[in-house]
Amino acid sequence: MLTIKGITKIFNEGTVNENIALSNFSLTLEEGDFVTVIGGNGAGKSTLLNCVAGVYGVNQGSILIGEKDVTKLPEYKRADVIGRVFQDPMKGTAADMGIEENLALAYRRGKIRGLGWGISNKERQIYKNYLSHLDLGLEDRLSDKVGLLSGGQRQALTLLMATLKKPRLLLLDEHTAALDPKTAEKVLKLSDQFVKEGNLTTMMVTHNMRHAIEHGNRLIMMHEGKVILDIKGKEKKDLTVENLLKRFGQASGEEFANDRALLS
Ligand SMILES: Nc1ncnc2c1ncn2[C@@H]1O[C@H](COP(=O)(O)OP(=O)(O)OP(=O)(O)O)[C@@H](O)[C@H]1O
Repeated sequence: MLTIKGITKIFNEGTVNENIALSNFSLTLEEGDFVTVIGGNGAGKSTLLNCVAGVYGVNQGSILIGEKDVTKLPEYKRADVIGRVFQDPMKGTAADMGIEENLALAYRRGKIRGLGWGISNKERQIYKNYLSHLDLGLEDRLSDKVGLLSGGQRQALTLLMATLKKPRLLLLDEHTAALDPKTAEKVLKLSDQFVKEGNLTTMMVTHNMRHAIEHGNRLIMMHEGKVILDIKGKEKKDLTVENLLKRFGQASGEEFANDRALLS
């Protein structure tokens, strides 16, 4: 479903600030794979998601979604097959628009532009039904502005919007990092549910090692723009944070350095 072949991303190439963020990076995900991505400070996790989403072009290598080579496609042309949820709950939804209007934008993606035709009662019913899955009472607040919602409610709504049209690829970019622990667990549970129901191919960057171990069917650890650990199946289920840190040390020859990971 996702084939990343030998991509290299260099920032400020040819200057004193040259920085190789991804170095001949390869990864293949099968349909329905849910991979968690962890790594130390500056390992290249965000750059990887940005390259896959088309925010950044790559210097070398190729990216295929399904059979389609998207390497040269700009972000907006990949957007119809990619759903993305960011760390910042303010991104991904329009604060000044109502909950139902936000959902309508996501629901009509790729069909008609804008909301010129209003929202029919039939559509409203569909949105209520979707929202009831979040179990946050939002189905009774359809016309409330999204800006009134809490960070967790907003992130749950963003998640729903990102998965509504069954994207071929779901990118979760530290999407629970700004939430309190209880809300983060709730949004993670919803993420698992949506991924499972839609059999969505998913990449989740997290700085929380426990989350990386407990979610998904595969875990990769990055270091200096490369994959240094790739753990699947039973081996992943048996992982502990302690064991993961030890394996990082063995694979990289360094101590794990990610301030946020070690604090969480
Ligand atoms: N827009 C940019 N311009 C220049 N350098 C960048 C840019 N974005 C990232 N980098 C550099 O690329 C490297 C990888 O950064 P990236 O943000 O992908 O790491 P990360 O694994 O997400 O780190 P963290 O966990 O600290 O957020 C770092 O050295 C970073 O300074």
